[in-house]
Amino acid sequence: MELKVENVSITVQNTDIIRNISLQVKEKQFVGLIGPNGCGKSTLLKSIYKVIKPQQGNVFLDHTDILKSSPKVVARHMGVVGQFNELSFDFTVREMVMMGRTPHKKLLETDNGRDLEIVEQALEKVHLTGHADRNYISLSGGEKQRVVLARVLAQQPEFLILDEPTNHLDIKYQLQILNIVKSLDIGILAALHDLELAASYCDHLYVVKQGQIVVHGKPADILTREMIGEVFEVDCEIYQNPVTGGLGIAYLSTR
Ligand SMILES: Nc1ncnc2c1ncn2[C@@H]1O[C@H](COP(=O)(O)OP(=O)(O)OP(=O)(O)O)[C@@H](O)[C@H]1O
Repeated sequence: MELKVENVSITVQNTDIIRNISLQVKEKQFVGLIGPNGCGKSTLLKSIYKVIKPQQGNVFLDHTDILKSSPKVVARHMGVVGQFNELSFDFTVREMVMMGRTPHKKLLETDNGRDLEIVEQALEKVHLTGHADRNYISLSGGEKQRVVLARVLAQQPEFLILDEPTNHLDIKYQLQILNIVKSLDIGILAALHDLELAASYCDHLYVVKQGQIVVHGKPADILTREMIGEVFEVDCEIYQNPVTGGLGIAYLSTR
């Protein structure tokens, strides 16, 4: 599925947070949204997954007008891994992951064998089978993040929104979560802080500063010393990693 965001503007409490942003995620593309703290990445993503209503603009997922569709219709196509995963009610890990099946069910329809199978597979994929009967709120931050990913996998989405999906995760699970979502081979729009990881996983990057896209393109074309200096206020050198051949960033000093 293809995502098109057209001229979206968001004002919160008389402050312009997002200013006329347009972007596109083509079929099966992994697109990253990068930018400093507070530049508006989460706010933009929230407008795409319907938590915030933009004052202006359109969001289309193929031909579905996201802003005019019900949350349930959107959830049949779009999965979301957000930044904060706190819950005030306690559920077991398995119950949490089963919630991913809800958009595909009719009112009061019970879970069937197929749903259980999908849930078990999702738990296995994130290495949490052994935690299935634990209470969600007893888990560590990283384990919670993986439960949320398993819930999204159980949802079987055709498009994914990720807001800092590797928050709380140690390096093994950072790589694992990115590998899992990449292997789904669906369109992904992800806010990421780690620029080297963004370079190695994303097909295309949009750079956000003060609510606007300042540049976009292939990671190797836009992750330059000049851009990082200007947008992130950090001096650095870009090099080719001699081991991986990928893009490396040596951070030197803050401005
Ligand atoms: N409900 C709100 N009321 C007032 N200001 C808000 C509200 N929500 C967001 N903001 C402000 O909007 C700006 C953008 O916030 P947002 O969370 O979108 O940034 P971000 O790029 O995701 O940041 P980070 O990298 O720190 O997660 C911030 O200055 C934030 O304080």
